[in-house]
Amino acid sequence: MRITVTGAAGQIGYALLFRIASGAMFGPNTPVSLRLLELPQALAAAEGVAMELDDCAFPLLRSIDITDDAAEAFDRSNVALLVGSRPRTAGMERADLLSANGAIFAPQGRAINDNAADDVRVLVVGNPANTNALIASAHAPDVPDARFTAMTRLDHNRAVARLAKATDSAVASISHLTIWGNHSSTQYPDLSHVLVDGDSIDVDREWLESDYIPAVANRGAAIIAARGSSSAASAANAAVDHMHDWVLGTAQDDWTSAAITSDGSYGVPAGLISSFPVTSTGGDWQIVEGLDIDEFSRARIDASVAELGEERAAVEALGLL
Ligand SMILES: NC(=O)C1=CN([C@@H]2O[C@H](COP(=O)(O)OP(=O)(O)OC[C@H]3O[C@@H](n4cnc5c(N)ncnc54)[C@H](O)[C@@H]3O)[C@@H](O)[C@H]2O)C=CC1
Ligand SMILES: O=C([O-])CC(=O)C(=O)O
Repeated sequence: MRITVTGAAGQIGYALLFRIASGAMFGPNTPVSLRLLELPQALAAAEGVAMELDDCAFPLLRSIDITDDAAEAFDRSNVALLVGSRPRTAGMERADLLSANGAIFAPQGRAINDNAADDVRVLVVGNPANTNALIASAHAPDVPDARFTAMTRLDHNRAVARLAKATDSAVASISHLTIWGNHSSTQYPDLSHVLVDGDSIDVDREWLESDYIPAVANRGAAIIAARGSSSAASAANAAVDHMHDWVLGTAQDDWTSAAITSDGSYGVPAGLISSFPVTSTGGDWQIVEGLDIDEFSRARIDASVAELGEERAAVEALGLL
């Protein structure tokens, strides 16, 4: 498996590369070759990470290549993990952020289009993840839209863990939870179909609205406040989970959450990259269809999807689509 990681010398890269090389992403029987794409000024740091990877003597790790050239980095890639991005800094307007990221994700989309393997699967982690994925996909016309995804698995895992605590149950006993919409504070963690140990639960509306939903949606900010920098190990873990389930399949009798290109399901405009309840079989994500969406959920989904629509309009206006 040829795996390209962008932003490889960053915080998430440092947590992610060792998990991939150890076999956590694709299992103990799949050798991996890593390609690290970095900015010129971070190539030396990437070399240092590669030295440490060597020093782990991972049996599955076949090679490590480091480059600042996207065409080289995505050459015959089966998996592209787009982590490096331009974070929002104080005083930056959304248009500035989207434009700075357009300058990263448009060329990377083209480089994937022109160089990656036919089966390439792309996960965008760098924020704003959904819209960065949309930009990359738009610049890769020969790669099916279904191969471009954005990460909401960290939100999903956060939501599962918080519900497990709230219900005093084991993480493994929670199933059928969904993150809808954008990987932003408008995301909607939906408990309406959740089962705990196979049983549906009564959810207190006041707790849901004033505690649970805001806590999950703002967990990234809480981690930044506590740690002084953003979630890295948990983000890397979520990327491992996302790619593992996409390629090897989701657990039976459950679903997970991933941001994938909408086919119009659940009233999400076709073409937006939005989080849905999904399963994966045969290496393809499928949206779980036919769930009842009550009025409360409808309003929350619509609000997050409206934000995605605004981001799409903004990048269209910037000529990035
Ligand atoms: N979707 C999600 O759930 C989450 C997303 N994130 C996002 O992930 C991104 C990365 O986070 P960290 O690793 O903590 O940031 P970081 O700042 O530690 O590392 C980013 C790395 O990307 C590199 N980079 C920037 N532009 C690049 C380009 N054009 N090509 C290649 N490399 C490039 C930088 O040199 C840097 O080494 C951020 O946008 C962050 O907001 C973080 C946590 C969760
Ligand atoms: O909030 C941030 O900047 C990082 C992020 O995406 C998260 O932790 O969910």
